[in-house]
Amino acid sequence: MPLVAHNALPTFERLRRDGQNILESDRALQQDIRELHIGLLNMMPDTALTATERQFFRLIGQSNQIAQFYVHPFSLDGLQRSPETMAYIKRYYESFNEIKTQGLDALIITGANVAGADLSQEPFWQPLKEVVDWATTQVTSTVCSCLATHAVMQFRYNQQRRPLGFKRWGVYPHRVVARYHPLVSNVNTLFDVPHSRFNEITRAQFEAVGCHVLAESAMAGVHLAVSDDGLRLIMLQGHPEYDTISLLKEYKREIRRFISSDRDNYPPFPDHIFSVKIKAILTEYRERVEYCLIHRQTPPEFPEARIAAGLDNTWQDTAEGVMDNWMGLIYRVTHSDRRIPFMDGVDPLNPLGLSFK
Ligand SMILES: CC(C)(COP(=O)(O)OP(=O)(O)OC[C@H]1O[C@@H](n2cnc3c(N)ncnc32)[C@H](O)[C@@H]1OP(=O)(O)O)[C@@H](O)C(=O)NCCC(=O)NCCSC(=O)CCC(=O)O
Ligand SMILES: N[C@@H](CCO)C(=O)O
Repeated sequence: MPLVAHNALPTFERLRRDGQNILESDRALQQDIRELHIGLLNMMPDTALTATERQFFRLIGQSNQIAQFYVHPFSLDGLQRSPETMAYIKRYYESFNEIKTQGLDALIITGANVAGADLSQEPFWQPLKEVVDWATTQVTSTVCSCLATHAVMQFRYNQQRRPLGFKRWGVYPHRVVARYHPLVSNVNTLFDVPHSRFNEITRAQFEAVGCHVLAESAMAGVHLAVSDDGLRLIMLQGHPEYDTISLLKEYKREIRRFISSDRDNYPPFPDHIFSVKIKAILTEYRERVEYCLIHRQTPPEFPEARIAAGLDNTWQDTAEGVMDNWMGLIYRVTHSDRRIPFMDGVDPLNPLGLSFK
């Protein structure tokens, strides 16, 4: 929630220059107070569908304890789904048509698990494009996560993601590199974010099409970039929404795939999540698995609970801070009618009135 500059205290002007969200008192008096409506386009595979729902609902809900948020989940045709998941979506999710009719203030598009190299050959490509085309004219701001960022960079900006040749997998330190931007101006300048991907879009690719990089990692590359207008598209390559145990679940899945011969080699550790003690437990577990496979015995159960108890979460506070900033910025410029993206007087080409540095 913004500070109201209710008198001439110079601190207000100084804070504003530092990127703080400050409302003039006459503007505060006439602000139309209402709830915010956020769409969640969930493209995650069945196994991660409800976990992803929980992660984004939690991030939104914990970002601000005063504002009221309505989150509207929906999905797309063309994603591989079991009959059970299809029934779940039919029962609990809304349709894109309902969402379009009611309007949204904000939209979050999750990542997805995709095997093919060329995204434009995926069956969800056209429906996703339709959602993004609608959102970029009708929704105040859209967050794209991971694969959604790659897809949007391809169909809106003609920038293809590139295979890394390995999996960028773990929790990495990032720095805020655009401290003028109110999305990141007040969060820790150094913070962690999990990554889990085989592909990347580089800083040079974002900048070549006028996007602004706000946070990046020396090891993991760009995490957070925004479209040239500063707000319309927020593009993430990391997963700030991940649970403490999400990468552990992925690691366990890869071991499962190794045991069932769906992958050739035993998976490496994800970077920077396991302590020395946990690595020792996991190394011993690996030796037992390999022994069992050689001797045609059933491998032992993965010691998940024991490992999970020793994991730390070093990214959630900053993720909530950025989410709170996003909600506040949207609130400031969105129209009181949620079908209209901007209030009168807001410039859609630079809705936050930023002077980009
Ligand atoms: C790793 C798995 C397979 C784990 O799922 P499983 O069903 O096997 O889990 P499980 O061990 O049987 O445990 C089930 C319990 O764990 C919960 N659970 C499942 N996945 C979870 C997760 N990721 N984080 C937190 N909790 C999770 C379930 O809700 C359930 O809880 P309850 O029992 O309490 O209900 C899944 O999470 C998954 O598919 N993750 C992959 C996500 C993904 O594909 N990301 C790609 C996006 S990255 C991208 O966009 C690609 C870009 C690129 O390629 O470059
Ligand atoms: N942007 C509106 C709030 C949403 O209705 C205002 O500042 O009055």
